[in-house]
Amino acid sequence: MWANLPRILTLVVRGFVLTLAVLTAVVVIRTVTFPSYQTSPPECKTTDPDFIPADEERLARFTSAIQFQTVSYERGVGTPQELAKFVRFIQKSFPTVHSSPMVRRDVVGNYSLLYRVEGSDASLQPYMLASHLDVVPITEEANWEAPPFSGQLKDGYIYGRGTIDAKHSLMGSLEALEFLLSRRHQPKRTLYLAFGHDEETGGHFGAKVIGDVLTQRGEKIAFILDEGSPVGDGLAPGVSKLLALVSVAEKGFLQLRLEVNEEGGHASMPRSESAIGILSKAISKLEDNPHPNMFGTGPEARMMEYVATEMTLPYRILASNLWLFSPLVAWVYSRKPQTNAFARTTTALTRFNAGVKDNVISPEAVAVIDHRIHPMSSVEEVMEFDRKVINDPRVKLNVINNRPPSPTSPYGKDSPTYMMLQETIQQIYPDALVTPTFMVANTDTRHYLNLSSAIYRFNPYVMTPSDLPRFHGVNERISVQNYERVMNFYYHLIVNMDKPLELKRHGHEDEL
Ligand SMILES: CCCCCCCCCCCCCCCCCC(=O)N[C@@H](Cc1ccccc1)C(=O)O
Ligand SMILES: [Zn+2]
Ligand SMILES: [Zn+2]
Repeated sequence: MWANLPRILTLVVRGFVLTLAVLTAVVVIRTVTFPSYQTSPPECKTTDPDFIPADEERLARFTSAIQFQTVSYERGVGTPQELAKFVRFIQKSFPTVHSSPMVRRDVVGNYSLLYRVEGSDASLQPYMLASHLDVVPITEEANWEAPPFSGQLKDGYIYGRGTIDAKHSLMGSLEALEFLLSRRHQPKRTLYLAFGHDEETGGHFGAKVIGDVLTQRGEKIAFILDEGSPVGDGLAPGVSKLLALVSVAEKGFLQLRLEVNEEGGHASMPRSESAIGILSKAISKLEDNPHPNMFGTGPEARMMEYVATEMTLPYRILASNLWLFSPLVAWVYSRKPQTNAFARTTTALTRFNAGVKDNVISPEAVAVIDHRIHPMSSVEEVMEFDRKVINDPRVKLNVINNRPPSPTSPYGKDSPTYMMLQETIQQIYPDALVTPTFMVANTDTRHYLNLSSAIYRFNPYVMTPSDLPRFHGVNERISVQNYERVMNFYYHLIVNMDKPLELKRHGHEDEL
């Protein structure tokens, strides 16, 4: 046996070196032969006479839109008077849209707006552009560089609540339609504009009712575009070009109220555990035990494939060889909040309330957890995981609200609507890569799921990592250049939707 040891060791080392050589060869071959999913951009049209400039008049309209304080606070608790004023402002600001015989406008659920622009070809299925009228409240007014409801123009940026979420797309799509109709252009394909008034609190009285109205009309929609992921500048690791993130799916969510009820009493005679202590332990267990990293099991893996050939070198090798490096990429993604959100179901502690007085032991402690569920997980799985982690029957888990992850809309060369969207993005951003992805937050589209199987979520403006906290945060703003891109994106989209949408498969073409 001992005499054979050198021989055995040599064989083991040889086997190891051979395996390493084969793996390296496979990795190199896959890296250099990995297919490109990017298509060359169509001719850029931003210089043609159809260009919509962000001139003084349009910027003034946008500024005014920001000044309406259309805040949604809680489900069913909003700002009805501001909404009513904003609706009147919209009517006055887009006279051609509101007087055109081609346009029917319905006010739905008191404040939400549903426009139908009649196309000349009734055989074509309509499509829909969606946004919302409401905004989230302000928390730290003092820290804003310009007042949050001023719409002030400062150093090339328009400041205020709603500038990126989502009055830009509401006003931008109306500007595009006004521009188009004032040129006496009738679209071929019927177009809906749908603007809910309570998206920020779940859309139960706005988008939900719009969805119901369209369902009752028996409407089937070829394609829906709502607010969503942006054109990232430095957002994705290893991608130095602009990356247009088209969300073809959306995470689910589960909002839980955690409650502990224990005996309260005088602070001079505390028991060993209190309601506050028990709940704090449960919460810290949840923060210390994140949901499993699922990177590579859902649409996020396709996102890597779409950009693999365009990535900087170490990332290019990793992305072309997810079969081997998936765990390493999963780890890289888990290190930053904005990428971690793509890797797993997230856990956010959003409320924590207990106690009424300094010398009273509170008998009750309550917390709210907001989970965003990875597309490959489910509401039940998340609930089960939390129960196991908390492992304490004194902590009651009550569901406030939940939604499963959305279905995935078609994408890639087999999907004419996705390709049309990609082409439109490239008209505005000729150098950008375009990739399917999923939304880490939620949109009104959850109320439109039975209207269309092609639902996309995309914001046609550029965002850097430092812009992300502006969503629902302090100093929300949009650059004038980005607002101009938004208007022109919608304009090109409406024009492009009049071209035939052909499904080129199996040697025949189907018109949608
Ligand atoms: C690998 C690439 C990394 C790139 C990172 C890119 C991150 C981009 C994130 C952009 C997020 C933009 C979100 C915009 C829309 C937000 C809409 C919204 O706030 N919706 C509410 C809806 C809601 C849900 C549940 C109850 C009430 C309301 C939300 O909280 O999701
Ligand atoms: Zn929004
Ligand atoms: Zn929002």
